[in-house]
Amino acid sequence: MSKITIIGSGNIGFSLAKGLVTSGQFKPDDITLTRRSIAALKEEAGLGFRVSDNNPEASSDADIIVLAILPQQLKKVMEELKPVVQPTQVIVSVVSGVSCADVKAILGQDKIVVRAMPNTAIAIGQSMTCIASDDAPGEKVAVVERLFEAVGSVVIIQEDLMTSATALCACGIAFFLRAIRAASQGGVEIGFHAHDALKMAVQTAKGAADLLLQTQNHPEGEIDKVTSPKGCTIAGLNEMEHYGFSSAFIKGIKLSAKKAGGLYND
Ligand SMILES: NC(=O)C1=CN([C@@H]2O[C@H](COP(=O)(O)OP(=O)(O)OC[C@H]3O[C@@H](n4cnc5c(N)ncnc54)[C@H](OP(=O)(O)O)[C@@H]3O)[C@@H](O)[C@H]2O)C=CC1
Ligand SMILES: O=C(O)[C@@H]1CCC=N1
Repeated sequence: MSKITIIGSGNIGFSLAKGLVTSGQFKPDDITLTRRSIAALKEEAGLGFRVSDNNPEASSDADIIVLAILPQQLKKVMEELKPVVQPTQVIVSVVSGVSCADVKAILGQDKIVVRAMPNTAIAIGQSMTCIASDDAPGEKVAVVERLFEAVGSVVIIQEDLMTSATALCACGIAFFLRAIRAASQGGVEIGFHAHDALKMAVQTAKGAADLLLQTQNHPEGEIDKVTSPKGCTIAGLNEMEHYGFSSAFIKGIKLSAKKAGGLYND
């Protein structure tokens, strides 16, 4: 069993840790989580994870080091790690807008760096994770691929598409969550209590996603099956489009991708 150290046990770092344990791939004891203060790691320690406020010490014997701090916090952390990181260790960066070359520029050209862009559904093994490396595909990328396959789906992409993957998949989960929230609010307006409306919206969204996953059909093909002629679905859909539904989604994704690319030097 490998040892993994997650530098920055915040929203995505801790979600990854939880997902890896739930998958059975790691025991809490195999995972070290760091933050700047040990007191902030009380919940994690209570679950059996190793915790540390000392990044170099926590990383020295890890097989895999995951960088999960904010882009603006990364340079300082990499300077701390530089003296201890070895070419045998795999460095996985989930940090948005920071290239493998940026990481190697500080940690050293001989280091193995793989970028991964998961989303928070990783905590329940349902992430969509994109992976990229500037090295030729090899055993180390395969190690990272297997790591993330245990906690969701994986697509290997070219590194220059990583900021696009950030917007579509990592930010994307928030966009779909907001869409579900909006549907539930609509449900309340037409007569349901909030709790029931949310449950109905969530299961309807899950059904839509599963339909596409299981049939591999195009969304418009499935939409055509719902829109009875002169019916209420097409009336609602067209009203949403008149108010810019698809356009708003596309514009949001484009702006997120633009922003994701510039976070390192923000
Ligand atoms: N949230 C998401 O869904 C996703 C985020 N990402 C990327 O992951 C990274 C983290 O994002 P997110 O989890 O949202 O951010 P958070 O702020 O939730 O997590 C960052 C964590 O890093 C810790 N931290 C900060 N400085 C240090 C340090 N010097 N040493 C150790 N730990 C430190 C913080 O804790 P403390 O302040 O207590 O030290 C905090 O817990 C970002 O680069 C983001 O782009 C990628 C995909 C999805
Ligand atoms: O909002 C952010 O910047 C991070 C990156 C992707 C998801 N959360």
